[in-house]
Amino acid sequence: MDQPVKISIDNLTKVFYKKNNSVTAIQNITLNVEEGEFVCIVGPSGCGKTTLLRILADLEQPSSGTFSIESDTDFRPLQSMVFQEKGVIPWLTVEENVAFGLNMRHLPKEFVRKQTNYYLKKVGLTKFSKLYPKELSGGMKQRISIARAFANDPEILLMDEPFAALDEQNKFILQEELLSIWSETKKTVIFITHSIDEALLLSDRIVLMSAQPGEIVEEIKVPLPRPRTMEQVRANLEMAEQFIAIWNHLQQEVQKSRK
Ligand SMILES: Nc1ncnc2c1ncn2[C@@H]1O[C@H](COP(=O)(O)OP(=O)(O)OP(=O)(O)O)[C@@H](O)[C@H]1O
Repeated sequence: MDQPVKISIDNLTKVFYKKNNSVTAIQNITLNVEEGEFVCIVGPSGCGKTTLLRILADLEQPSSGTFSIESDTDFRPLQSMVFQEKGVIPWLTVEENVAFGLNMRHLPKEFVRKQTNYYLKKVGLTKFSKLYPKELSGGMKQRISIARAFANDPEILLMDEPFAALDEQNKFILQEELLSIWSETKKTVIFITHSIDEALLLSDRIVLMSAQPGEIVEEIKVPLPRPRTMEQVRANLEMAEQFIAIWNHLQQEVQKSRK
């Protein structure tokens, strides 16, 4: 791709201190993500993926190392995050949830309305806009989170297993919706997943992490041209080989972490 670097991560390490011991969640993570690139991070449970994302979201301080997110305007927020669950505010309607970040920035009402309606439509929630989250399915709630994240128009998007709690069918639909919005906006995305299929479908590049302490052990460029569908990912021989290589890596790391 050879786009300018958007996210620059330099030697990040995070150690959590508990009473009598400490856990090194991530160790010496160095990674550059290009403008408009979609990077998936895959690694065994507990290898520090969420910790890395929380540091990039400024929700956690690193023990050492630095990172930077390129921005040439003060207008946009640096990052928006989409979580696996509980990303919606229960006492706000669907449209108020989507507009939340924009309203927090006191943007003009007409702009907020247009931006909110645009992304509600993109995720198919227009006719549910006046409902409250408790009236919606899990897939619809994740659509709200995705619409809100894109409506915020941040410099980068950080997504922590946003589809992990969904059934297969909903997952496929939301993955394709996400790809469609992303290809329009060309946001820089870091996306955590346990699903190899999902990583192969979504990513320009897959970053594989080791078992704890999480280090980057390999980076895989996904060669399948876009637009992609899950059918293409499943039918492509090269993708099948990549799947097995990543699967083997994960198996080895899980074994290591159990020793
Ligand atoms: N606030 C915290 N205090 C203490 N330890 C923590 C804290 N947050 C994370 N850890 C520890 O850091 C390690 C990495 O956790 P993290 O949630 O980042 O991993 P993960 O790769 O996202 O896991 P999973 O794939 O299971 O979601 C774990 O051992 C976890 O117990």
